[in-house]
Parts: sequence; structure tokens; C-alpha cells
Amino acid sequence: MTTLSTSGTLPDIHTLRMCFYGAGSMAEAIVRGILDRGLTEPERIGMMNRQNAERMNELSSRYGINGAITAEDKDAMLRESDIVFLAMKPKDAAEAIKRVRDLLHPGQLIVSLIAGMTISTLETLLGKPMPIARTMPNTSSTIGLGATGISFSTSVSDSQRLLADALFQAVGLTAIVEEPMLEVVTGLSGSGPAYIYYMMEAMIAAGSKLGLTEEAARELTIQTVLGAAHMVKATGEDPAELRRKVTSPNGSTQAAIEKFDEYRFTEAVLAAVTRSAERAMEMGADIERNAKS
Ligand SMILES: NC(=O)C1=CN([C@@H]2O[C@H](COP(=O)(O)OP(=O)(O)OC[C@H]3O[C@@H](n4cnc5c(N)ncnc54)[C@H](O)[C@@H]3O)[C@@H](O)[C@H]2O)C=CC1
Ligand SMILES: O=C(O)[C@@H]1CCC=N1
Repeated sequence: MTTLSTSGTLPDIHTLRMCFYGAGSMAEAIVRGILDRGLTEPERIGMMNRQNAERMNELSSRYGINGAITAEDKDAMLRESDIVFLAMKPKDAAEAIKRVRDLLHPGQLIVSLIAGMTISTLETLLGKPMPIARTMPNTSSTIGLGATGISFSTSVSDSQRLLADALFQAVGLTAIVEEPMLEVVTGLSGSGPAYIYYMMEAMIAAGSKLGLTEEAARELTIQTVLGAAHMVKATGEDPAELRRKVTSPNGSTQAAIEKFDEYRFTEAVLAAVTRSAERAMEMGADIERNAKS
């Protein structure tokens, strides 16, 4: 294992061992993104879950990563990794971290993906000072289009900051934010892909209901969402301005937007993002209670 430099230079990522403690959808999204972008080799990545050996075998054969199945292999993997990603559900976090804290040491960088769990709670759970990057990624990391918010504990060195940022930049864009803002990031971009999928489900259902084939409704919806996101990015124009260009006075788009307003669309989005952020805080508070018990 490599000792991470405390200087302000980015370590050679290819020399580092990473392990994902928790091997669900978010861990897989990051692993796939990292490998597809050639950031490291599969042999340098370890993954483990609670007890689903079939899932570990599937991940090992799909990506060539090391899947730890026995308790001994899991412990060795955690002990020998330079970067340990915490990727279990919030409800499992306290117990899972307490179980392995004696295997971990301050030479490692802890990268938490866990919604709501604060750096302070994680420090309590670890029981010793360790460098921590608390992150809020999203599943679009799978295809290199993730959006990740990151905050750091005070003990994180400049080189570790660069490292965490580089790992997530490899799978999309990153925003370094003050820790309390990570809840907002959760409400916006962590949960955000689900909002867009929900919108797409509704559009496809509407198109089908009004007579299009399911396939045509689906293809037209996908291209519309893809085109709209690319337009915002490629033109640099505000979404409001781009919307204005679609909306002819007294035309069909205006009629549709009026319907959205009747159902208080903007208010619904604000309420949804706010509620997601609140829920993340609730889950964090639950972990904090379990950390102290
Ligand atoms: N799915 C998403 O879009 C996002 C998820 N997150 C966060 O990522 C974390 C993981 O979420 P998902 O991947 O969706 O969950 P998931 O349920 O798909 O995966 C959780 C994994 O943790 C493992 N696990 C649970 N307890 C364990 C233990 N004691 N020892 C070892 N492994 C254990 C499970 O076996 C499973 O492999 C959560 O904390 C979530 O808040 C963050 C951003 C986005
Ligand atoms: O739903 C959740 O709790 C996680 C956090 C953000 C996206 N998925």
C-alpha cells in the first residue's frame, strides 16, 4: 500500500488501492466510470458487500475487480486499501463502520458516499482522526456524466483533496462545497436523476395515451431531454431564455406551461428538492444516534 503524500501534488492514481465497502448501484456506477476512463486497473479495485456472493461474482466477472467474499479477505482488503469508499445504505452505516474501524488507519483516505452522514458522525464512528472526503455523487457517474458535491474534514491534506476531486472528475463534474450544502446537493443532483426519469416516464405515458406507439413516445422523449440538456450546455443560455424561444405567444407551448403552472410545477420542484434535503438530514440524524449508542 502507498502512503498518500501530504504535499499539494496529485498522487499517481494507478499506484493506489481502492476498496468499496458496499457494492450496490452507487458503488458500481463509480467503479464502471473509473474503469471506463482508464483511471486505474481493475486489479487495484476491491469490492465487498454484506453477504451476497452471487452479486460479488457478477461484479468480478463484469469488471475484473477483486470481490472479497470471506471475512478474512474483506478485512485484508479494508486494511490494505489507500482509499476506502463507504457505500452502504445510511441505515446500515453505523453498524458497518463500527465493525471495521479497528482495521482502518489515518494513512488511508475515507470517501463517504452516504447521504446525510456528517463528517462529525463519521469521525465518532471511526473513533480516531482520519482524513475524510464526504461526497454526494449521482448514478450518472456510470457514463462519466456524474455530478458530485464534495466536502472535506479538516485533516485532509491538499494532495488528498486533489485525489478525491480527480476521482470524481473522472466520472463527471465536481463541486467543492461547505458541508451543510451537501444536503442541498443531495436534493438537487444526488436524487435529481430520478426526477428527470420521473418526468420522462410521465411524458412517455402521455404520448402513448394520446396515441403514439410506446416506442415512438420513448424515442421522442429521450431525444427531447437529451437535446434540451445539450442546448443549455452548448449555447450557455439560461434555461428560461431557451424556454422563451420555444414558447410562441399564445401558442401550444404557452398553453402547456399554463397547465404546469395550474398544477404549481415550480412550487412542486422546490418542495421536492427541499424534502429530499430534509430526508437526508433525518437519515444523518439516525446514524448519529446509532453512532452514540
Ligand atoms: N443510488 C444513488 O443514486 C445514490 C446513492 N448514494 C448513497 O450511496 C450509498 C449506497 O446507495 P446504493 O448504492 O443506492 O445502495 P444499494 O442498496 O444498492 O447498495 C448498498 C450496498 O451496501 C452493502 N452493505 C450493507 N451493509 C453492509 C455491511 N454491513 N457490510 C458490507 N456491505 C454492506 C449491501 O450489501 C449493498 O451492496 C447510500 O448511502 C446512498 O445514500 C449517494 C448518491 C446517489
Ligand atoms: O435516495 C437516496 O437516499 C439516495 C441519496 C441520493 C440518491 N439516492
